[in-house]
Amino acid sequence: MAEQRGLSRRRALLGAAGLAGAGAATLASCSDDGSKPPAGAPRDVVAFHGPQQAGVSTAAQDRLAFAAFDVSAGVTRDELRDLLRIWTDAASRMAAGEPVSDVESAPQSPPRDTGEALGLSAANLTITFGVGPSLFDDRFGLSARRPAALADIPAMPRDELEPDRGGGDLCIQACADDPQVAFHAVRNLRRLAQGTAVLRWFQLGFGRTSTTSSAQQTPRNLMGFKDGTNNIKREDTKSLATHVWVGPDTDQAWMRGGTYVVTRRIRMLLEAWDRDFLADQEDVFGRRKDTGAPLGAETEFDPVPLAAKGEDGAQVIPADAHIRLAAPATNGGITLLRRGYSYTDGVDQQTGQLDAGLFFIAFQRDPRTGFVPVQRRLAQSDALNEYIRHTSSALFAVPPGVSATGGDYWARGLFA
Ligand SMILES: C=CC1=C(C)c2cc3[nH]c(cc4nc(cc5[nH]c(cc1n2)c(C)c5CCC(=O)O)C(CCC(=O)O)=C4C)c(C)c3C=C
Ligand SMILES: [Fe+2]
Repeated sequence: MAEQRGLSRRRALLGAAGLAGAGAATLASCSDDGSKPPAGAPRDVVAFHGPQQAGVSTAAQDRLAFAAFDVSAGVTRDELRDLLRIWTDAASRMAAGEPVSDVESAPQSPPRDTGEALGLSAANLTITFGVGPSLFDDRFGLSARRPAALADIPAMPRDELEPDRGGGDLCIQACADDPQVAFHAVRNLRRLAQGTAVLRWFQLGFGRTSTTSSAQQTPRNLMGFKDGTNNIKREDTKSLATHVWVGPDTDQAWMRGGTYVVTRRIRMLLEAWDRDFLADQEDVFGRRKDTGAPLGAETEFDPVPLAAKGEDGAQVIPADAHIRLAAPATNGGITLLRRGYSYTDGVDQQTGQLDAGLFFIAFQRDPRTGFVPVQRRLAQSDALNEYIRHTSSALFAVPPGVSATGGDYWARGLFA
């Protein structure tokens, strides 16, 4: 079928009624952490609308589908804005557990929703949207709107980045407790973008590697260690305000209340790791493998005894241990909200080894004073470096949340 470009085609995919905005009333009564909806609210639904986008400080779900898009050549600023309106409407519907359109499909045209999530619950789906530095070139007249914080992540020592897996004009992070629900969200947004934006890269993740709520148990990463212990929790609104949400001091008002996300695909050299002795593995992280307790402490959430020394006078937490080099206490207070996922993309055909690791995701109010200095330090001397390779990098500005009223849409302020 010849591809028709532009809004009229996407309106046809959605159906006119599908543009009306979904489930706002239902969602308005719903808790935004996906764990304790008020009585009578639909189960497994995380509120889409609100001052901040869901999928940042809301409870981390089990599955990830993360996609980056490039806007197609010749697309105008108005067409880009139309896409964001349509995406926002479709995302709000899917987050409510509804199909992308409530218009019945006609037998002689493609179904309006691809269908694989029909009958499934919303599975706490969150869909989070961001814009990359490349969107602010000369194509859309947005260059004066680029926040200083949206500066490309500089090259780091040891980087082995694959350009096709990084960067992008736009991003969609879909997280859910059902992989099919997360996949369905990205697939349908990609479909609605036909003629306006193309997929640049796509990463699936399984198994969260963080906790973002104190109600959650700490999960384990593919190296077998508890991951996410010392993360910002959503209950700690003071830390979120200080370290994650963009404040009034921003140079771009449209980003106030938003945040910035850095993604890194970090491959783990699991065959080498699995041959390493337990004591060495624990020295690499500075924590016990079984309990997650810091070395020199008793239980997982004990304070990390960075100053402790053994009888031999050596530091109990080694100088090159990951948690020493990443800790806010040794980085001038820099604190990230980590929300990453384990991934596997099968076998590396060149080596026959597993292509698996951590799809690292971190939110912060300014990457120049967040991820960048911490990663620079880790890249220089982290003991973990022997067992990992950074293979992709991307940065996106995540605008504030969308209001349920007034025809609001993702990044509306960017076009004001
Ligand atoms: C630039 C930031 C970070 C990268 C990149 C990173 C990669 C990475 N981390 C683990 C596993 C663990 N990380 C842990 C703690 C931890 N990591 C970072 C930052 C980066 N990690 C921070 C800020 C912290 C918290 C430090 C602290 O305050 O104590 C832990 C310990 C448990 C925890 O607190 O979460 C583990 C385990 C891997 C496997 C990895 C790359 C593949
Ligand atoms: Fe880490």
